[in-house]
Amino acid sequence: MERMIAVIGGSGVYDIEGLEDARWQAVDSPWGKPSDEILTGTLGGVRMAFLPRHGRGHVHSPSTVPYRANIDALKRLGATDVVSVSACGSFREELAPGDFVVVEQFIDRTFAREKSFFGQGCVAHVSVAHPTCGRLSAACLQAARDEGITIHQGGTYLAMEGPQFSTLAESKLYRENWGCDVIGMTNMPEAKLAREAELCYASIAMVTDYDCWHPDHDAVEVADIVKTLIGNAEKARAMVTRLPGLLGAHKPCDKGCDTALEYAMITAPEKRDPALVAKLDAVAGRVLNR
Ligand SMILES: CSC[C@H]1O[C@H](OP(=O)(O)O)[C@H](O)[C@@H]1O
Ligand SMILES: Nc1ncnc2[nH]cnc12
Repeated sequence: MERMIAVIGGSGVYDIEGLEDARWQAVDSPWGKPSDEILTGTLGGVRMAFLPRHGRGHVHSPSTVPYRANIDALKRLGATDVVSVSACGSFREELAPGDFVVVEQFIDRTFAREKSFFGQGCVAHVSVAHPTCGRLSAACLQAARDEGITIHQGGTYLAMEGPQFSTLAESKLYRENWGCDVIGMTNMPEAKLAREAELCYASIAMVTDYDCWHPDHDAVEVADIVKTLIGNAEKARAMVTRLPGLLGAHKPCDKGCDTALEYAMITAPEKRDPALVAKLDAVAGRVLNR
């Protein structure tokens, strides 16, 4: 298998630069239309794909991003590694606007999204105890450091439904009682779906604001976020271009991301719904067709 690094760009990151043979291509998915066409090309001899999560022009809200179609389309294209770069609010004084955080854990508070490829007629339960890939995350950390970006290792990302920002009571709850470090609206169910699709997933959260808990900062405003986003997006692009050199040729994941479905299927083969099994060709073909 050949490595393909896919980047999902969040708010403010609608393209990446420097790809050879770059072209935007439409990818069909049985799970619906992805957020946009996918930019493909190569970088340092490694295949790359880029998908703007909200679409070019920021068309999809966090609740309407077609998460399943996006992950399926990337897997269908041949992606092996998925790196999310996302805007986030910070719950810690030391995670300042402009800083990056390598997310390690999530608390999923989203409720209005399709969260699994599996269901009636083909049930599977994967582990998301460790929802991010340690090896891919380490490469992102190194890539950012090599670019001189201030990046913090490890953090818990609270995924909220949005689109409104949090109330002060929620912000304090997440920060003081739940021990969260950053907050955003999109990494769930994306990370869970990537695990179901046996893709390595890393999330780089780019701090844009202090949410509303901080006594010395005003409540969040999109206009302020956008100002910070522009600088963050430049840094994210630079970080991404270092990944091919750091990751090199494809190897089986030593953390087991690429075998997540090995023991996950529970529906008896004769009871499986053929229509759902057909839709799962890219995501779960490895285990369903053997
Ligand atoms: C524009 S601020 C709120 C918006 O930005 C983040 O998006 P993404 O995670 O795709 O960078 C946040 O999750 C909200 O969707
Ligand atoms: N404070 C915040 N809350 C949720 N999502 C965000 N994205 C950027 N800043 C955010």
